[in-house]
Amino acid sequence: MTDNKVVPIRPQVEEDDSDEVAVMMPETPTEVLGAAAEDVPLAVDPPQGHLSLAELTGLDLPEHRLIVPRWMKSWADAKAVALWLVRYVGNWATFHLTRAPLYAYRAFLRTFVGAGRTIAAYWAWVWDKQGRQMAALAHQGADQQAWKTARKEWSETVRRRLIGSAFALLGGVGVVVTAYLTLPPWAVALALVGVLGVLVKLGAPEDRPLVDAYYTSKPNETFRLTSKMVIKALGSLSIAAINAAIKEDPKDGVRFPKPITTDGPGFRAEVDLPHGVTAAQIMEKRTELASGLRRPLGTVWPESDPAVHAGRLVLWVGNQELSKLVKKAPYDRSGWKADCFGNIPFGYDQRGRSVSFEMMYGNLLVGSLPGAGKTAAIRGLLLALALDPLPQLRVAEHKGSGDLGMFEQMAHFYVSGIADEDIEQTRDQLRDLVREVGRRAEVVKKLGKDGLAPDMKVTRQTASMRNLGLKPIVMVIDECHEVFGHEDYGKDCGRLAEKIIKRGRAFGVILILATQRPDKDSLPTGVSANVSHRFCLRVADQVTNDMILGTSAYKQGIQATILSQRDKGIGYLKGAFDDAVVVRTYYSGADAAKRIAKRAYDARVAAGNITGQAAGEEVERPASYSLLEDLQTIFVESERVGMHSEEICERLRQLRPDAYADWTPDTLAEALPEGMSTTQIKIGGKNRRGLRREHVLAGIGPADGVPELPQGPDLDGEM
Ligand SMILES: Nc1ncnc2c1ncn2[C@@H]1O[C@H](COP(=O)(O)OP(=O)(O)OP(=O)(O)O)[C@@H](O)[C@H]1O
Repeated sequence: MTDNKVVPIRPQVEEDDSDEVAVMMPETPTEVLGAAAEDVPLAVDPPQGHLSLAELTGLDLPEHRLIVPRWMKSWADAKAVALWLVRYVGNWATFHLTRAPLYAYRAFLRTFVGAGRTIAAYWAWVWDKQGRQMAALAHQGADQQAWKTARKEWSETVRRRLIGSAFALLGGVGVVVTAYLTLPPWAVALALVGVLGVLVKLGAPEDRPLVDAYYTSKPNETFRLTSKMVIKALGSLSIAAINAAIKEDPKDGVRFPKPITTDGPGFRAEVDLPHGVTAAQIMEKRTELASGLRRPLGTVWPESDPAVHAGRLVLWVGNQELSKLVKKAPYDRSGWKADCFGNIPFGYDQRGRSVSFEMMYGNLLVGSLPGAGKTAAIRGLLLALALDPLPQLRVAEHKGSGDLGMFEQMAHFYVSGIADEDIEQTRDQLRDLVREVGRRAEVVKKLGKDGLAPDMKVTRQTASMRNLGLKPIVMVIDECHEVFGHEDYGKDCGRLAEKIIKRGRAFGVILILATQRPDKDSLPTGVSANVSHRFCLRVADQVTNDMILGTSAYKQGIQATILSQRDKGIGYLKGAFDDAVVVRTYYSGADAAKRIAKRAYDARVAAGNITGQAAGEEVERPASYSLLEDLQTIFVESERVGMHSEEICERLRQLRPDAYADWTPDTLAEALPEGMSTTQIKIGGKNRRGLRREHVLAGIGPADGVPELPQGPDLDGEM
């Protein structure tokens, strides 16, 4: 406890019923102690292993051990231990078996060395090396008498030993021959192995054992986060207010409102920064913080807790980097089923906790530098969603790599490529979706009146009623900058996508967009500003970071710029939860993805939910007509000054029955060209939304410079 920081605190045990994001403090005597006495000083630093009596009392007492090991109390733990043992022994045996020939070769050589060393030692004994040396010394001292005595003794000894050796040799040979003739072969073999074993042992170099050392892995990390480390690291960030506070009060300049605890595979420290310093300031300096802590960058994750105050820092420091933590996607398990209206698994956080979120009432924008893991991220989401047979999938992959090719078999629409006609197809789909959103708005309005659409939203219940045509539609556009930045279709696509993003989600129509070029020209601000969910993998600069994660994200410390090339699939997810979270996406390699997609396809076939292109139907290509021209036609032909939207739809239907078959006033409002919008018009005493002739002929909206006609008498008249 030498470096433990002690502050008066009242620890709170966090309550969180979600096991996905809950951060529970371990139940240690520290908590019990803290809960009992409000202002009792409490150790902030985590105990090393179990909290010992010595730590509690401050006395130098021996550590206690658990009476019953933890694995003996839990079946799951016992199973885990048994499994580990089996794996360990299996690995150990395989390791040594593969090296057995090498061991045999080493033993063979060592037998000779051992035999040589034995003979040499024996020979030295027979020739009484010591006696000879004494005789030599006496000779050097010119003491004739002593020399004579020593020499005599030496020759006597050698003579005795030679005779003894001769007898021993004879006796030895006799014993060996008798044993060979009388003992069973196994005993002879055993004796031989024993002798060889002794020779191998005697022939071994001191620093090289016969068998190689076996390690299961890198030795366990001995890292332990302490308050001293945290204070030192914070003090190295060149933040004047922190340095001043630490200087003034080295112990309490930085306060720890809760003890540092182990939290998953790492440590969690909560810190109250000095007044005026925000957690965001620390998050901005994550790299320096990691250096101050002497930890790899990928293990250091500072977060804020704005619910408490802006100066509350939650610092989590892991045992290993997130880029080394690999977890299998839950949907890669046969039998796993999705509910597209529920939480969709996306990945896992630094602590290895799974991160899933509700996709259905939101739109997602994914952005990063090339190769950081965008396609993999959306592929994972789409795989999970596809395992629910209900949603219709539309896939526009404008990289042209076929990375999302496994969805072609079940997608209502699928295109892969960057040719103009590929982009045009995507534009047509967006048009179709805008029209579909308008139609659904009417259906949901009616359902709302019947009490079937609470919150005026499509629900699983209404989406499952086939006659309503409200099945969720998920459209993915990978490399969407190819679409929005297209010379001919870009502007139109941006406008259409914005409409879908703004209105579609409540009606079960959502977009998932991925781009490696999130600049103004390639990603219209109307799109980037209105998406609800954002996932930003590694990016190069602050501007790109904020284009994807939203204005000021960088300033708030949500900085995907700090991610390195090794951090594949790791990014900040914003919008799914109150705070942005770090996520590493689930990654299924090409084969696994194909396997999962096949399962999704089979489920869809069984549910009779293969439609559109996948069912061999022709892609619906809207006829090449212009709504504006059609509107101008009906106004010119009818010579009306103004018309309500209902009448306009009716006249449009008469003009082009196929194209406008199910158009409603909402569809019309959605589909109007940019700059045009419906306005209140009084006709026949009824005040409703509609269009005025002069606006239509000019192709502009009411606010675009054409003076409003006086409201006065209604417009129910021809010109
Ligand atoms: N979650 C992940 N875990 C492990 N590796 C991943 C993960 N996500 C992506 N990768 C690796 O990164 C590589 C690139 O991923 P991906 O193709 O998704 O990147 P991208 O951002 O879409 O690239 P581009 O911009 O060129 O289209 C993948 O081939 C894979 O090896």
